[in-house]
Amino acid sequence: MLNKTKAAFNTFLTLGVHRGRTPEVNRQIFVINLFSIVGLCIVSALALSAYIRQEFVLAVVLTASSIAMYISHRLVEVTKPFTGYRVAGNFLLYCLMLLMAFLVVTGGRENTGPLWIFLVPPVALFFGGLKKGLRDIGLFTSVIFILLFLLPDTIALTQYSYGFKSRLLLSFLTLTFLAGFYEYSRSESYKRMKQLSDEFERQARSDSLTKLPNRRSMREHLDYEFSRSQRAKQTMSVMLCDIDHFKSINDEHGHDGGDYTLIELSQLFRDTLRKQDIVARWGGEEFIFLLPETNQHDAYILAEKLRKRVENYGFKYKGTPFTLTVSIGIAEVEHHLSVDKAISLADHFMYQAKREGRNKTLPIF
Ligand SMILES: Nc1nc2c(ncn2[C@@H]2O[C@H](COP(=O)(O)OP(=O)(O)OP(=O)(O)O)[C@@H](O)[C@H]2O)c(=O)[nH]1
Repeated sequence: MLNKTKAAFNTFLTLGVHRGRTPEVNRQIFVINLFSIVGLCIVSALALSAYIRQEFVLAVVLTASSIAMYISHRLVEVTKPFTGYRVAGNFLLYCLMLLMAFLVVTGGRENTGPLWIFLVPPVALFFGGLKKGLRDIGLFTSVIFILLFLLPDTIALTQYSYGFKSRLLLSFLTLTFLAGFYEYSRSESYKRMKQLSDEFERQARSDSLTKLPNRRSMREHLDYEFSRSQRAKQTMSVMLCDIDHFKSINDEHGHDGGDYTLIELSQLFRDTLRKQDIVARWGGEEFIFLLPETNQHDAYILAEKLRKRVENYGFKYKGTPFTLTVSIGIAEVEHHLSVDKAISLADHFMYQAKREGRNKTLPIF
């Protein structure tokens, strides 16, 4: 029984929360649901007590509000999948504001109704963010000001002293300022954290020297493209490319000269490839190419184009020109051949190209 209640409560709170959404949006949806259920319980209890005291107008308004809170919870799910939470948040906020205005006009129970208006600033800022939240609070403050100070006595359903009204508004504005400042600091820290986490994520996936995707990132691309090509029954190819005699570049131009060569070569590869092709740094002076929708014949044409461009490229480090060549191995990822097997095959051909004199692409198609 307890477990069932817990599960139902959990389902209520997580309605509309999806993995595909950002944590910020999921948190907002969670709070909308939490606010709906807490509001629903409190307002229903107040409605019941108003019925018992035979204050029927208040009881009906509170019942309507609790129904509105339940509707807002359902809106998270039934309106557009990715914007429904905004509709639900707005609906909930405007219903809350209407209820607060009603409590201010009527005084609620023993003229304590206006005390509830302090709920508005945190809810408005949380649901709408800083800008929209402040706009909504501004609108609400104007309405409350009119109701408290400008409504003719003949229409007002209750009376408050001038001191109470002015202090109520002043404390409401103070709370708005503090809640606004809190929301501002919270969203700034969230933005900063998001920037840092995106930066860490980018760094974890790219090679710090060449800025090409690293081995880990390439593995993900390979797995994704392999399953995509399997589904679409398309071919894809992989190529491994190793710089010839790279050790001698390091020996002649120093380690920095070697690094310059790797950076320059990476740019040359990037400039030569089509948009959907991916090149990554696979190891020291070894690069891997992923060529979606490309058979081994087309891969060979591309490999030769790359090889010739490298051979004819004018490398120059600290004023000293030098030339460079690469050896390339190709393998088509056939349906019965796993990506790992294709990479081993490409590796095998690349070393064969080295043995056969370097500056070569194998196999020849
Ligand atoms: N500057 C620099 N050198 C690197 C980097 N990673 C690997 N190397 C160097 O690459 C060289 C690779 O040497 P070898 O494995 O003997 O291969 P090679 O000289 O290219 O000869 P072949 O592959 O047989 O043509 C070594 O000197 C490594 O120190 C790097 O990030 N920067």
